[in-house]
This record gives sequence, C-alpha cells and structure tokens, in this order.
Amino acid sequence: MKKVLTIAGSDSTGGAGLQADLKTFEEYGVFGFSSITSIVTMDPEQGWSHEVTDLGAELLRKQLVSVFAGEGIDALKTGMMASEDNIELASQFIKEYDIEKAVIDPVIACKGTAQILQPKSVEGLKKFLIPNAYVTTPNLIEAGILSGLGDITSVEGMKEAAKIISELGAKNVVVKGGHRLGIDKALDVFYDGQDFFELENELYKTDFNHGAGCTFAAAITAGVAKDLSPLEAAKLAKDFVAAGIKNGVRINKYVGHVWHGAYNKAEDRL
Ligand SMILES: Nc1ncnc2c1ncn2[C@@H]1O[C@H](COP(=O)(O)OP(=O)(O)O)[C@@H](O)[C@H]1O
Ligand SMILES: Cc1ncc(COP(=O)(O)O)c(C=O)c1O
Repeated sequence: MKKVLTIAGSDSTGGAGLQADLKTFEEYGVFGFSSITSIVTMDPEQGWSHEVTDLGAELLRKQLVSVFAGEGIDALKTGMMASEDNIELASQFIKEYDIEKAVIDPVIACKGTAQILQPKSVEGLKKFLIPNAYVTTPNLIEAGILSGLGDITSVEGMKEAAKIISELGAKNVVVKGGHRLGIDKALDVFYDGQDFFELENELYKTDFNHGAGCTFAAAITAGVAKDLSPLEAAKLAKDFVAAGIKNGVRINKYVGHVWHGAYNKAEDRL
C-alpha cells in the first residue's frame, strides 16, 4: 500500500483542505497521513468570509516527526501553509527525508474571494517549497502572483508563467485555467521544463467547485505515489476532479463543494 502525506489546513466543511486530500487519497487506494498547519473557519454572519488560524510551527513539527517516524512515505502534498515558518519547516522535512515526489499546491487565495490568505507566504513558497516541487499546481491567480506576470488571460500567458515558475526549480508545473480563463473549456497547461501539454475537458457551468484545486493536487499526489508519470497523473487527476465538479454538492446558500467520490461512484454499488 502506497503511503501519502498531506500538509495542509483543515476545512471543517469538508470540501477543501486536508479533508479533500484524505477523501481523494482514499478514492485512489493509497494510505493517507495528515499534518495540519491551520484551521479555516467561515463566518455566515459575514457573507462566509474565511478566517485562517495558524496552529504554529512547533505543533506542525511534532506532527511531521510522528509521520516520519514510520517507514517512509511515497509522496506528499502541501496545501494551505498559513505561515512562512510552516513553509520553511515543511521544506526542511522534504529535504531531510529526501522526498522526491512533493506536490506543491501553492494556495494563496481562496476561491470566490479576491482575499489573499497569506501574502507574506508568497516569498516563502518561492524560496522554500516551489524549488522542491516534483509538481506544482498554481491556479490562474496564483500563477500570476508567483510569476510576477499579474493578470493572465491567455494560454500564451499561462505558458509564460509556467516557464517562470519552472525556473524557480519546480520539475513540473500545471497552470490551471479552470473556470477563470474565459473560454468554453477547462484548460490547464502542463510544463515539464521542456514541453508544454494542453490538458482540457468540458467546462461545467456550476458554482459548486469549492475544493477543486485541493482535490486536483491530491489526485496528482496519489497518482505519482502509484508510479504514474507526472503528466499521466495530471491527466487522470483532471478527469477525477471534473467528475467531482459535475456532481458538486450544495452545502448552504454560500457554497457548494466538489464531490470527491464521484469518479469511482462507489455509492452506485450499494
Ligand atoms: N467548471 C469547471 N469545469 C470543469 N473543470 C473545472 C472547472 N473549474 C475548474 N476545473 C478544473 O479543476 C481543476 C482545479 O482548478 P481550479 O478550480 O482553477 O483550482 P483552484 O481551486 O486552485 O482555484 C483544474 O484542473 C481545472 O481545470
Ligand atoms: C484549508 C483550505 N485549504 C485550501 C483551500 C483552497 O480551496 P480550493 O481547493 O477551493 O482552491 C481552502 C479554501 O477554503 C481551505 O479552507
């Protein structure tokens, strides 16, 4: 059984964060570990605004020590890191334990808001995590911030951003156009440092997409843990998340979530 770790925040509503990651790992048939950086809460009195409570690097360190006391992991994913200290700590463990398959989801902003969750962490991501990335998966906004290109509105812009981010040290970069590119397809650009691949599928007209980014990166992590190539893992992850978006679940009047179980449809067998 392949073993996979997520280092991420908790989304108690279960769509994104480590909940998305563990659900996705389960669907892929890998054994999931988690080290929690922060807890995200949402305020219904304030239009569902998000608050991130950092649990602190010391507690994260203890969790990582617990995880790495085992017999090793096959791949890991980082998501919302909440502080530069957490980012640096995660990178130390990646290096110390020589983790080749580190998937870095550079969570900077939450969907549906322009609210930047961790502006101070952008430099940390560029300095400590992206250089250790086997695969990194910025969305259009994150790619604009990390590359310094700002607003990205075209496939050419996505490719330019992927190149700049790859030069920070990431082996493979997936810039997700998703629903933000303004075309009638969900198009992502995959770059392996040499060649570009355009991954596309149907763009579903839905707002029930909370957790899509986390689910996509978790699916890539599980895929590479099971020895798919990064490109193969990204292609399968795209189908996996597309099924989740197509079958999204309304949670309340503010938000709807990706349904992580949609691709395998285990419920059809009950
Ligand atoms: N409406 C949609 N229909 C189909 N695929 C989508 C849709 N929105 C996003 N995707 C895909 O889901 C994955 C996650 O993308 P995105 O939602 O941009 O991530 P994030 O949550 O980080 O903003 C990408 O592969 C993207 O192309
Ligand atoms: C803990 C956590 N991680 C990551 C995210 C980003 O979610 P998404 O996959 O929708 O981009 C969120 C958004 O609320 C979150 O709460």
